[in-house]
Amino acid sequence: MSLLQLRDVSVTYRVASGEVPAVRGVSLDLAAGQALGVAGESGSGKSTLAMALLRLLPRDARVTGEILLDGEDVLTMKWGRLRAVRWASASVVFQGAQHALNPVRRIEEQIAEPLLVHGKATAAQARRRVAELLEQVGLPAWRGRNYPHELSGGQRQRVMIAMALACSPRLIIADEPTTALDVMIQAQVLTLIRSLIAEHGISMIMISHDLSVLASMCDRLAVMYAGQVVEHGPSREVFAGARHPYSRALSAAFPTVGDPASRLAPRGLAGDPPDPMHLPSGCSFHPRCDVALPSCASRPIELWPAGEERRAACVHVLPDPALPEDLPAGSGEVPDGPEDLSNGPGGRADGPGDLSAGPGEPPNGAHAVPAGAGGGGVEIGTGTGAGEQGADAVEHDIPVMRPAKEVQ
Ligand SMILES: Nc1ncnc2c1ncn2[C@@H]1O[C@H](COP(=O)(O)OP(=O)(O)OP(=O)(O)O)[C@@H](O)[C@H]1O
Repeated sequence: MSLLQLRDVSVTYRVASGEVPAVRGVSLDLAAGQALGVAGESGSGKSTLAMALLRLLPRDARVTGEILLDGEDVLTMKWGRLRAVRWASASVVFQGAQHALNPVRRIEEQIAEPLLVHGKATAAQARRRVAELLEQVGLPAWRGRNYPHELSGGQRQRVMIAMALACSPRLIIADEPTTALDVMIQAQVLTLIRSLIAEHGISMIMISHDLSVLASMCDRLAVMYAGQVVEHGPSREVFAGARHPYSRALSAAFPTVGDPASRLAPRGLAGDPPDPMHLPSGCSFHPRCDVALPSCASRPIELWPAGEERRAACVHVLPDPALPEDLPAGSGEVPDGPEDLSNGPGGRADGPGDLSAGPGEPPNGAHAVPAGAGGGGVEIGTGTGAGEQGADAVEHDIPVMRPAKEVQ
């Protein structure tokens, strides 16, 4: 069984002017020991999704769907159970450690706290474990006596990683763990994370806007656009042979690790991501898409098989993407066909056979329901019942998992 299963997860923020659908109908699986990278531009919903996994979102966020951690739904867990799961089963490395660490407490106290609160160690055992953890992340034990401001950004991020490892969790959620660091230090911290999760057999979800970093760190990639996953599959295939035009643009925007030539011609993506409160009709990406068909403006599309272990939400993965309205009058020709998407190694090569594994009937015209609509999930963050999400983040009887964004 998968360690983590997301089923139709949606997150909506309530704001004065209405509702912000930040995450829409995300379904993903993570196997034990596997690393999943979640990529997307700023505002695509990556951090919201990551924080939803442990109910770390503010009170104005409503989460629906299912988040099954070892088969148990995080969204319906009672507070006591959720408290046990945080740090011990799954922990978070936030971006910008200087904001996530408590500035007035010594490093050693902060690393020891989850161990003590979860009853995993006595005070003496915790001291030894802290020294061991500091060593594992490449810091001398005496650094434990320091306060956060006495460490560099890279050292603070190492401390965050030590904290995340303290209770030997099965899952680490790393939200842009190196964004605030300079390039050299980024590489060191990424190498450290990679070796630690491999050594301890820990699963990871890593969030980043940088597809090339994720491709080098993770087994699988999920690409998000406007709150939805638009493509997922094995890292190398998604990075080097994206099937969705947005994933393709995102991978082209970053140089390939180990390929100096790609640094010379990074390509950006024209236009801005949509405002989640005013999403375009049809495929959310169609206004920026250079291979959009006329019907894309009115045809929402869900993820379809786009290879053996890959799915993409684009009409061009369908065997016959065009609707009658896409055909020039009087011709049977399909304009802007699949060839337009095939300039990568994974181009549009798979035929209709790939669709046989797909859900329901394929296609053309399968006016897929926008994922995330409805979803019969559990409302979180209303201040009642088990899911008091906003309150979760401010309870102080355990070390607070503090998203940097909340305190900036
Ligand atoms: N507390 C909030 N209240 C209202 N809207 C929010 C809140 N937090 C995030 N949003 C909105 O939700 C959407 C997704 O934001 P999110 O931070 O999850 O994206 P992201 O992909 O992680 O971006 P970044 O890489 O910049 O962190 C954005 O439109 C954002 O403005």
